[in-house]
Amino acid sequence: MALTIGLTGGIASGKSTISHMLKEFGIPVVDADLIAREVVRVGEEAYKQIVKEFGSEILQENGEINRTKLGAIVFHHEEKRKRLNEIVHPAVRKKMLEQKEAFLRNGANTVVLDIPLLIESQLFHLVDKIIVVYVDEAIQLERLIKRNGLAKEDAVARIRAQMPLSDKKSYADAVIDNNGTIERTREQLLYILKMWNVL
Ligand SMILES: CC(C)(COP(=O)(O)OP(=O)(O)OC[C@H]1O[C@@H](n2cnc3c(N)ncnc32)[C@H](O)[C@@H]1O)[C@@H](O)C(=O)NCCC(=O)NCCS
Ligand SMILES: Nc1ncnc2c1ncn2[C@@H]1O[C@H](COP(=O)(O)OP(=O)(O)OP(=O)(O)O)[C@@H](O)[C@H]1O
Repeated sequence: MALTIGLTGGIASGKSTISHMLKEFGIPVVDADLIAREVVRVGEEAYKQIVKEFGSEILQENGEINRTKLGAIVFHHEEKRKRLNEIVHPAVRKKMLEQKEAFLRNGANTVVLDIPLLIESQLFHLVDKIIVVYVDEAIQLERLIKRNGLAKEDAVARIRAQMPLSDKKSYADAVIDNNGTIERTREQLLYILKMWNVL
């Protein structure tokens, strides 16, 4: 029986870092953030709905969505964020499942779905096991500010748009503590994969 692992956590908690390690181990990863970018390309159905909902002010000159502008709106207004989610998430889910099926058809025994909002969106039925990547909020904030060059208040707004990581832990089959070094994180990942007979 194939195993589907949900990889989740908070913004800048280290999911991409762990996805990268999983790929190095030869385990396929379906990336919800990447798909969420694909389904809002110019001309796609979700793109049209976003322009209708948020207006052409959120577009760049070349017609693409200005993600900084849209982010500034939705991470400060819950209702608008919900509306964006309603537009984008169904298309993301459909494509994620298509990619997962393609990996299984090609012989994969394990597929990882990297979904930041797995728990908020209650997508438990899509996965067999859940890994939560945990960091303390101070470190999360520091890494987010550094990586995205955000002002502190914008970084805090992004973190607040998600369920606190301390709450997410209780939904996990395994937790990776990513407060320490990358090497320490890799060791924890290996331990979990061996425990689940993936490696
Ligand atoms: C608001 C947008 C335009 C901001 O784009 P930007 O390039 O700045 O960020 P990016 O897409 O790389 O997301 C970075 C992280 O933000 C967090 N995040 C993104 N969208 C959301 C959301 N709707 N609610 C809470 N957190 C979110 C996730 O942790 C994600 O990993 C973009 O995130 C978006 O379209 N979001 C809606 C789709 C979505 O929910 N994506 C997340 C996974 S499906
Ligand atoms: N153990 C670590 N030590 C130091 N820096 C780290 C560690 N893990 C991740 N980082 C850095 O923290 C930032 C966030 O990590 P990463 O991009 O993996 O998080 P993410 O959960 O995928 O974020 P997002 O949800 O925003 O896509 C990156 O700049 C990454 O290089």
